[in-house]
Amino acid sequence: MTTATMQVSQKDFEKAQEQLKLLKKDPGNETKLKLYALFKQATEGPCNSPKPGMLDFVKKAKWDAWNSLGNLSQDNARQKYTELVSSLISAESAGQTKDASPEESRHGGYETIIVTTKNNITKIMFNRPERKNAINHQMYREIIKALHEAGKDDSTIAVITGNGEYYTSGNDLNNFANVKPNEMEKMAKDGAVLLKEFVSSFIDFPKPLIAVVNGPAIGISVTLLGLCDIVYASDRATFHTPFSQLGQSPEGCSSYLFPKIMGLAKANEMLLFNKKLTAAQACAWGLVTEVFPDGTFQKEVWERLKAYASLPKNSLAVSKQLLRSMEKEKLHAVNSKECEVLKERWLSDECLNAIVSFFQRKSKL
Ligand SMILES: CCCCC/C=C/CC(=O)SCCNC(=O)CCNC(=O)[C@H](O)C(C)(C)COP(=O)(O)OP(=O)(O)OC[C@H]1O[C@@H](n2cnc3c(N)ncnc32)[C@H](O)[C@@H]1OP(=O)(O)O
Repeated sequence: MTTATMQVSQKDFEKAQEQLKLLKKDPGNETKLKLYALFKQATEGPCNSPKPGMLDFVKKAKWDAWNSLGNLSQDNARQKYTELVSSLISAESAGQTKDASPEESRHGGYETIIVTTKNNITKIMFNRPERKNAINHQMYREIIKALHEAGKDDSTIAVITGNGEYYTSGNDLNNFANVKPNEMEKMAKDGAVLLKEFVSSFIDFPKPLIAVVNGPAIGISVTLLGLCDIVYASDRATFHTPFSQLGQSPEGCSSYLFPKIMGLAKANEMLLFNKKLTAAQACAWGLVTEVFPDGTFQKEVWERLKAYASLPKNSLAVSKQLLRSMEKEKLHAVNSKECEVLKERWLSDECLNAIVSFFQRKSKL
C-alpha cells in the first residue's frame, strides 16, 4: 500500500470514528466488541497485554475480541473498522441495525426441504405440502445432509418443522410402490440401510434439536419426537403411529423411548393399537413439551426459540451431549434392531396389502 492511500485510509478511519458517535441506535454488544477490537488493532497493533482474570467479564470480553484478531495488520484493521461503521450507518438509515434484524440465509442444494439460518437457529422444513410433506427417499437423504451440516454450522439450536397444513404424513408410501417382485428384497435391504442412517443422524445430533409440530404428524415423524430435545405443538396437531394398520413395526427408537416417556401401557396403545393422540393428550403423556393455540403458535414459539438460541452455544451443546451420552449406545442398538425387524415386515403380505389398499384408495388413515 502506498503512503498516499494509507493517508486516505487514516483520514477515512478518523471520519468513521466521528460518524460512529452519530449512530442513534445502540449497535449491540457483539458489534461494539468488534469495533473496540478493530480500533485497538488499528491504533496499537496486535494484542500484547496480559489476559484479564476470568471474573473480570467486561475486560476479558474486550481482550478476547482484540486478541482474536491475531496478527491482522493495522492497515487492514483500519479498513475493516471503517467498513463496519459504514455498514452500521447504512443499515440505520435503511431503518434497521444489523443486530436487530439479521438476514435469513437459505442453504442451497435441497429440493424436498427448505433449510435456513437466522438468529442462531437453523431451521429444517419439510417442503412437499401438496403430498402432506410425505418423506420420500430424496427427503430422507436431504434431512441426513441438513442435520450433518447444522451440527457443524454456527447455529446454536436446530429446528425441524413442516411447511403448510401438515407436519408430515410420515413415510411416503410410494417408497414401496412400483417395485418389481424380484427387487423386493433389495428394496427392503436398501430401505433398512437408509432408515438406520436417518435415525442415527437424530441420535447423534450434537446440539439441541427442537420439533415445531405445526399440524398432523404421522408415523416416523412421531416416533422421532422422542429423539428431539423439545417438542412444541400447535393445538391443531395430532400424533398417529398406525404401524399395525400398515403391517409394519415401530422405528425411530420408539420401541424403547415411548415406554420410557409415557409408560408401557400408553406406549402400547400408540404403537400396537394405532391410537391417535390430540396435542393435549400427547402433552399429558409426555411426548410434547407444550401446546400453543394455532393462531399464535408461530409467533409464540419463534419468540421463545430466539431467546433460547441466544444462550451460550457451547454450554448448550455440551449439556445436550451429556444427557444423550447416557443412552447413546442403547439407542443405536435399538435403531439397528428396529431396522432389522422392519426389513422383514416390508416383505410381508400384511404390509404389501396395506400399501395396495392405500393406492387403491380403499384405506386412508
Ligand atoms: C427408507 C424407508 C423408511 C421407512 C420408515 C417407515 C416409516 C413408517 C411410517 O411413517 S408409517 C406412516 C405412513 N403414512 C401414511 O400411511 C399416511 C398415508 N396418507 C394418508 O392416509 C392420507 O393421505 C392423509 C390422512 C395423510 C391425508 O388425507 P387427505 O384426504 O387430507 O389428503 P390426501 O390423501 O388427498 O393427500 C394429498 C396427496 O398426498 C398424498 N399423500 C399424503 N400422504 C402420503 C404418504 N404418506 N405417502 C404417499 N402419498 C401421500 C396422497 O396420496 C394425495 O395424493 P394424490 O393427490 O395423488 O391422491
